[in-house]
Amino acid sequence: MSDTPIDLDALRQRIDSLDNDILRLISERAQAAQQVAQVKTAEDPKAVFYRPEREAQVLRRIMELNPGPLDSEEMARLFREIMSACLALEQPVKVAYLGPEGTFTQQAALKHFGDSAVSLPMAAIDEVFREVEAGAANYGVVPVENSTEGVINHTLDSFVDSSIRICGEVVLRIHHHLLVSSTTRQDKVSRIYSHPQSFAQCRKWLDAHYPGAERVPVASNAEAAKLIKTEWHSAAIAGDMAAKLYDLEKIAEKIEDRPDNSTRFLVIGNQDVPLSGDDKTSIVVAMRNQPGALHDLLEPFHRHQIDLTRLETRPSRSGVWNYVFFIDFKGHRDEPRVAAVLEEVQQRAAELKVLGSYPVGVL
Ligand SMILES: C=C(O[C@@H]1C=C(C(=O)O)C=C[C@H]1O)C(=O)O
Repeated sequence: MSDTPIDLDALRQRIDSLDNDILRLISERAQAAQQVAQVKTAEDPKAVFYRPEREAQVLRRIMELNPGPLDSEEMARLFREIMSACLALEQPVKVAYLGPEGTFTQQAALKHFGDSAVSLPMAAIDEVFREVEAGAANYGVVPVENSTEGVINHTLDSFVDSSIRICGEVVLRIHHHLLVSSTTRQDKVSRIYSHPQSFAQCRKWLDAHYPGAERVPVASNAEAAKLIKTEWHSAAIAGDMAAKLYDLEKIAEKIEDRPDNSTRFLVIGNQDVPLSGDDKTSIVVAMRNQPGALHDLLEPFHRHQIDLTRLETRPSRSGVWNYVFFIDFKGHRDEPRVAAVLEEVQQRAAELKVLGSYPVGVL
């Protein structure tokens, strides 16, 4: 024990010296990223600096090389922030998301782009699409499916009439908490606010713990968090971001019924993303209304051994009893196997639109 202070001093000196190295290396990295930006601008004055496929490759490489003791996700998150800061030196990325502030969608946007991105809250999914289409935001983030509650139809429908492309995906573990404010009488909670999806995801927990409380659905979890600031008998179900933003206390944590509850978000933009080495493609297809149409559509995927990761059917807005299919599958449109399948599907379909090929979510 007696030599602990000496060891501690030595360790702190070692940490200081390592920090000097880290500082120098991060600065050198930032300079290199600035040079990349210069090269890109020289080639094309309107060049897009942000490269989703390159960022995915950087993060995957870091996770592969990570020697520990930090776990790979933690390490990738640190590098995510370094890249985000490097990119912001040149051109802070503007990201529109389904707001208000404090929603899970904002959390997903920051997880994907890092904290140096400028995030712009929008009131509705179509507004996110419009903002990106108009160029007011570089990218948008919208929820598309939840592991408990299924697909978010509004997002799928928005793609049908839009020229927007999918540039990426983000999967976020969704943890809900029961939140109260400093003025709430915790033993007198008679009303709970939340988004309908969150109520659905916490239904069993609520039935067991608050069977008598009125459940009031509102437009977002963040909205719920805001509302309870003025009501002494109300609580809200929302996530960490909303709790922090509105300075609320968690009286029960992780109250979602399924521990693996997660939501998948799409990153939308105006750019086609090149191959990253581990990619997905999303398409929307309208088939002629005839027997065997779905089989005809899926058969080429089976024959070329392409993994379907999702298939959704939505009624087409152009004709009664016609359907469109949203299909996600593994692979990039520039891979020959995928290109061949798309060619065949094109021949069999009444309409085919490739919504984008993009890196499989890394973080
Ligand atoms: C540096 C580049 O540009 C941006 C910054 C990156 C980085 O800091 O590693 C990676 C991809 C781009 O978003 C690049 O294209 O390599």
